[in-house]
Amino acid sequence: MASARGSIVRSLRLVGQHVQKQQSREMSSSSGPQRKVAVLGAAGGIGQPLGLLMKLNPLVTHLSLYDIAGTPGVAADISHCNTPAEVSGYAGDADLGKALEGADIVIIPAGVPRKPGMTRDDLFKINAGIVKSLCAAISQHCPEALVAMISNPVNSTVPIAAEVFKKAGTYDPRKLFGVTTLDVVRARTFYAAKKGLNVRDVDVPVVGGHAGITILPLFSQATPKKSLEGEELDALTKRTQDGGTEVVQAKAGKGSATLSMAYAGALFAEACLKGLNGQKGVIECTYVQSSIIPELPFFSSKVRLGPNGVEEIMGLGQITEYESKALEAMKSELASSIQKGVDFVHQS
Ligand SMILES: NC(=O)C1=CN([C@@H]2O[C@H](COP(=O)(O)OP(=O)(O)OC[C@H]3O[C@@H](n4cnc5c(N)ncnc54)[C@H](O)[C@@H]3O)[C@@H](O)[C@H]2O)C=CC1
Ligand SMILES: O=C([O-])CC(=O)C(=O)O
Repeated sequence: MASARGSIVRSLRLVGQHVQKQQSREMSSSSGPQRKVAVLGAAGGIGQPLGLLMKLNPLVTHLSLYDIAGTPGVAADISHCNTPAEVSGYAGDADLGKALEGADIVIIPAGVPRKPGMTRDDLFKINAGIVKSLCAAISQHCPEALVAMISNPVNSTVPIAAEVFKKAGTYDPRKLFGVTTLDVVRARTFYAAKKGLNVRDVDVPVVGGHAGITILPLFSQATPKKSLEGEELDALTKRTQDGGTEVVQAKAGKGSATLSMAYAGALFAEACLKGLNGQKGVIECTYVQSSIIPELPFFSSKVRLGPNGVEEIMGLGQITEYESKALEAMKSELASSIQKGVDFVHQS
């Protein structure tokens, strides 16, 4: 009895803490800047949980959910959550302009996902056209927005976006990002589990691109630092590179990572919002126009985010011989994926 009462008291205390946190979040949201976040592909496997997570984010004041169909239902559903962000749903081409108007950040998880046996590049045929038309609309309706690209193959869809923006005269390389946060999320999770660390304390930079060997976790720079070498290092590197395929196979034809991607996308969008709002010291790994590897015009590395998007692209730091070899090995694949994206815009 006494212990039952104790647990009820503990539960009530937790509810009280939750309400207090919610109130302080609402206060910070009503006193902070107005921020509109648009999600394109919002009725999909990633789009729905990502929309929900953005609705819970106190830095978001307006959430705009766009898809070719199904978004009014998703928006109605999410809008009932008692957090301050206003929610609107838009479906179909005719509504795309309204969905984008005034957006500070546009997150794009629109497009088809992989099935077992496919590579991310196999999605190019369909997703390249989708991304191209959405980016044309962005240059028309919210040319100043930060654009966070989730649609695969990210190694090519980001160069596609850049070329579309260049053609429209709206390209600002500081504002275009390939979302590679899921690679970081996975590297942190796998490293923490292997080394018996609290995952909340762990960080692992991941550089390169977002497909197979182009994903390079820099475990030599992981914190807290633990020894990792030989077969153990190989296995953890490979598991991070193949994390997407692990989920595709487990889902057995029902798509690819959606929930962990929504989580990762929400982390990245929050970092962008903090940067926009002038918070200092916001650093994320992301795939951006970069000159740190001269032959790779787009490359993921740590970048510092600020009010205009990318404020600083950080170098690779000290890398090991193992990592340097892996970097060499990815170069030709990443360079040709980038070129494929560029060519698509100029040839279509
Ligand atoms: N960057 C990353 O780390 C990750 C990327 N992805 C990629 O994200 C993309 C989406 O994956 P899921 O959400 O699982 O797919 P999904 O098929 O569940 O959802 C995609 C949504 O996009 C919508 N869509 C299609 N054409 C559109 C257009 N022109 N405008 C607006 N919306 C449009 C569809 O109606 C659908 O609701 C895939 O390309 C997938 O490979 C997935 C996981 C991780
Ligand atoms: O593997 C896929 O197709 C989806 C993806 O990009 C990931 O989960 O990292």
